[in-house]
Amino acid sequence: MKEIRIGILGFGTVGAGVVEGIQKNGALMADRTGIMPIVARIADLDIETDRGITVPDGVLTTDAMSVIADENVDLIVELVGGTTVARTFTLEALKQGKPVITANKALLADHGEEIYKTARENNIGIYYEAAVGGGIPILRSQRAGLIGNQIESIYGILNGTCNYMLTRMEREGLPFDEILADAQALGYAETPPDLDIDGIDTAHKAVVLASMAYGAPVPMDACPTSGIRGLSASEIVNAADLGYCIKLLAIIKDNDGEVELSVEPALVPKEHMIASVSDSFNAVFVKGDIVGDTMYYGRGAGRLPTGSAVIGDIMEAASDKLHDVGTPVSVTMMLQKDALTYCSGDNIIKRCYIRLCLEDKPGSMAQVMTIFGKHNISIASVVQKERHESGSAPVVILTQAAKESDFVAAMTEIQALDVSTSEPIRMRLEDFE
Ligand SMILES: NC(=O)C1=CN([C@@H]2O[C@H](COP(=O)(O)OP(=O)(O)OC[C@H]3O[C@@H](n4cnc5c(N)ncnc54)[C@H](O)[C@@H]3O)[C@@H](O)[C@H]2O)C=CC1
Ligand SMILES: N[C@@H](CC=O)C(=O)O
Ligand code: NA
Repeated sequence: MKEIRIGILGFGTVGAGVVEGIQKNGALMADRTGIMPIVARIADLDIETDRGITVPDGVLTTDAMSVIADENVDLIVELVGGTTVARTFTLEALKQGKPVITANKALLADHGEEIYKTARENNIGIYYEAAVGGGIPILRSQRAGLIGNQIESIYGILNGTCNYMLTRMEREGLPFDEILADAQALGYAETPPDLDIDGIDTAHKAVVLASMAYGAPVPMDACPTSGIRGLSASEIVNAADLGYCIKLLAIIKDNDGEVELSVEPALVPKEHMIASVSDSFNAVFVKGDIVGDTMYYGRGAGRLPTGSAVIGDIMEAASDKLHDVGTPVSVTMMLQKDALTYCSGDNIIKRCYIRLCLEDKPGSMAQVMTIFGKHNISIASVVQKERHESGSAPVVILTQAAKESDFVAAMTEIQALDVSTSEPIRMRLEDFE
């Protein structure tokens, strides 16, 4: 039986989940692979807090660098989070020839190119399954099971916190802040949770998925991002009345060689499988040119689900190291090209949900419709709600597919109309066709 001696940096939610998982199933992993995982060292700035599991004396330290340098540690698991010390620890471990496993999507999104290149230069691996979709083996599916496919599109619910919050807002109509506090207590949310609710965490994951799908580092500014902050209960009710629910989606598509990439709240049909993905669950739909449609579903956050993905990477890294694989596919796939080209407003075609507030008087709607017509936007349905005491009435419009640039121009003109009494709301309507 071979042994792999693991150094863990960060003994928080995920770090403790990894140790718990190895304590529970380490012998099973050894039976299956012939490699026994041993947690040799754990570094955390706080080694006093009870993490709910016991580790042998001498394993814990506050000094992460000493764990990286320890010659009895074969590989490093980076679970401190953030992009400063995590970057330093990761690069240092790679330079010392130690494979790195990380769950840190922010680190990969901001410094991925430097990290993958350092791994390649040192002929070593970096593994990051937990960074996207938590416990779902989505990256392993992409780089193994789907390796023979051109990726046509990926749609993902990638943030457990937002999906949990949207689910409870829809089901229980509870206030945003109260539900966010619950998501934090359950260990789903980032620190600070703004990363979740402003869509940035989803964008971190989307750029990692897009890099792997299309073979080059993707900068964060290539991913227009909006989150669920400020999403009102009335939008959720309006969507439900029309047969839709609202999900925070990552959208990644190949549009004739250009990559369409965004993170945005979108209306999805209630009968589509993605609408039934609730609570902290994540789901990823991948369409390949050979395989067709595939779907992956599971827990996107939390101690043990995320720990499961990290453990999977530990065992793969151990096997690669013992078999002297060198630079693995998880590195080479991200560095096939220098850069990608991205779609702009003229070649992004989509449907939209639009909610306006119009003065309830003759001609208001006609002015709006004239603007849509002028910008080649065809209307699928219009519902005017009861007018408010103020004399204006909410109007909910679903459009047919049109160019993003035409939507932008039309919305600017509509907002400037005298009859438009508050800022219009516009969201993507995604019917996956
Ligand atoms: N919590 C979750 O469900 C998921 C988290 N992740 C990612 O996993 C990583 C870890 O997340 P959590 O475990 O939730 O965070 P956490 O905040 O619970 O744990 C981080 C731990 O690192 C320690 N730490 C910070 N700086 C350190 C340093 N310089 N040296 C040693 N220890 C240090 C902290 O004291 C803390 O105990 C993050 O990158 C996060 O984005 C990824 C998927 C899911
Ligand atoms: N904060 C993230 C944690 C997992 O990546 C989430 O809510 O999904
Ligand atoms: Na994953």
